Amino acid sequence: MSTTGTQSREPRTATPPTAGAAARPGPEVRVLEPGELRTAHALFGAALHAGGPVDDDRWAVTRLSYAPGRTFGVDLPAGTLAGTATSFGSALTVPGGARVPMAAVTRVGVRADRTRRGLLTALMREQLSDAADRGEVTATLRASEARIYGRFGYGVASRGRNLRVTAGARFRPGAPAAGEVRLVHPDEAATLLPPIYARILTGTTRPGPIVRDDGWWALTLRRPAADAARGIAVHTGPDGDDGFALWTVRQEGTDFGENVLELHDLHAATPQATAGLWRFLLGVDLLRAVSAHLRPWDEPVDLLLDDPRHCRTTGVGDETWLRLLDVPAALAARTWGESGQEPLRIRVHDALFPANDGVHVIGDRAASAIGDSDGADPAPAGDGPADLECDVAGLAMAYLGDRRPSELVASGWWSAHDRAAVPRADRLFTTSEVPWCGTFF
Ligand SMILES: CC(=O)SCCNC(=O)CCNC(=O)[C@H](O)C(C)(C)COP(=O)(O)OP(=O)(O)OC[C@H]1O[C@@H](n2cnc3c(N)ncnc32)[C@H](O)[C@@H]1OP(=O)(O)O
Repeated sequence: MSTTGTQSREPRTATPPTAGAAARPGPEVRVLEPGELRTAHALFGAALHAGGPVDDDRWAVTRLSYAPGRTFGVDLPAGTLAGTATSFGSALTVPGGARVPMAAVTRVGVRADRTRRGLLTALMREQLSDAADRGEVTATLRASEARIYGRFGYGVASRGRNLRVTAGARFRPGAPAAGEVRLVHPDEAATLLPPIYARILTGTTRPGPIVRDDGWWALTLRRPAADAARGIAVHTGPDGDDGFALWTVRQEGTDFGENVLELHDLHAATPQATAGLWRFLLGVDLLRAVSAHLRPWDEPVDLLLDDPRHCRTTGVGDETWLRLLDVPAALAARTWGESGQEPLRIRVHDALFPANDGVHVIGDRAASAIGDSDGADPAPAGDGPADLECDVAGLAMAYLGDRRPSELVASGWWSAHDRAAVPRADRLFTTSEVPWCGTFF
């Protein structure tokens, strides 16, 4: 249990640009009308080299994933769209299992002939302010490049590993073997998978998973092109359907059997369902391997196998980029490890949201003198000395438990004014499960 405190609370609105920037006329950001979303989508597709305009069938589904009133645009003087960014409302699971409102940021793009003129900066500022005004405590995204979003206060808060597992690899005799797996058609999956995912989300204690909205599911299961070479399987355990996997197959050679099953989505409520789904996938005929992108560090695929070397980690990568919009609310929402005798005082810098800027206090029940033990009415911490100091992106890197404060101090992301506070911070921020989201958007 924890208590958190913070100094003065101010309205959670992004600060205006710096004096120098304010002197220049900044790009004007506006909310796009529904009739403009297709153009915005084509702009994003072109910026990402992922194709431009989509056909009518595809747009009929894709438009469902644009949440009303949440797509921003910047125009050229002639009125042509030059940049865009959107988001949908979701919720992020934080350590301890609570979920906080979250903006799921996606489809950010600026026309190639208008980059490096501050369009993204204007879009991000507007989008973050809008999300904060909606009461969203966090924003998260997946970054196309690692150098884009740190300047807006985003930090990497979960990572994953890429796997390549030899098809047909034998399972250890002791590996879980209960339950049944069945193939399902995409139409059936559209009804089956959302409630299974919701059930898994409700039961999870892992930090990082998010709520998937209807638009996300529509885009995943209903777009026409996605039907090609697609497989979907559901696992059933003693309490009913408790896991699913979704994949495509690509050819790696010219002969039968030279195929790789690319796993796109696998969520399971129990270790038995995880093992059952992997057992099924690795047993599919005419495959060389199963490959998977950004799976959780602690998914025990190698531990299930008779020969663990059949499971190779082929890469690691950043998954969740997290922006804490309301630091006091975020700190109050998660649980903490034991601090020992003393609470921890962290000075956080946030150039965009002044209400986050200041000293925040994190303690456990033993430190109740710092504030209300439910965290409902934390005592102000004042502007006194801090044990540790970081910017809001650095805080995000530790918030879900991905990085230990000691790693962040050692690498210069955080500063330690009191060395003894570093192991205390490690104990406080630690989580029992590795953070991982598992939803791409
Ligand atoms: C969540 C998602 O959707 S991820 C997908 C993001 N989109 C893409 O990758 C598509 C291709 N890229 C683009 O569309 C654009 O280049 C964007 C959106 C990444 C950047 O847009 P821009 O309008 O050029 O950004 P802007 O001019 O506001 O740049 C702000 C600062 O970030 C820097 N920056 C912007 N993009 C990059 C980059 N890709 N790499 C390094 N630095 C960058 C700029 O140099 C600038 O720095 P400065 O303030 O020190 O001068």
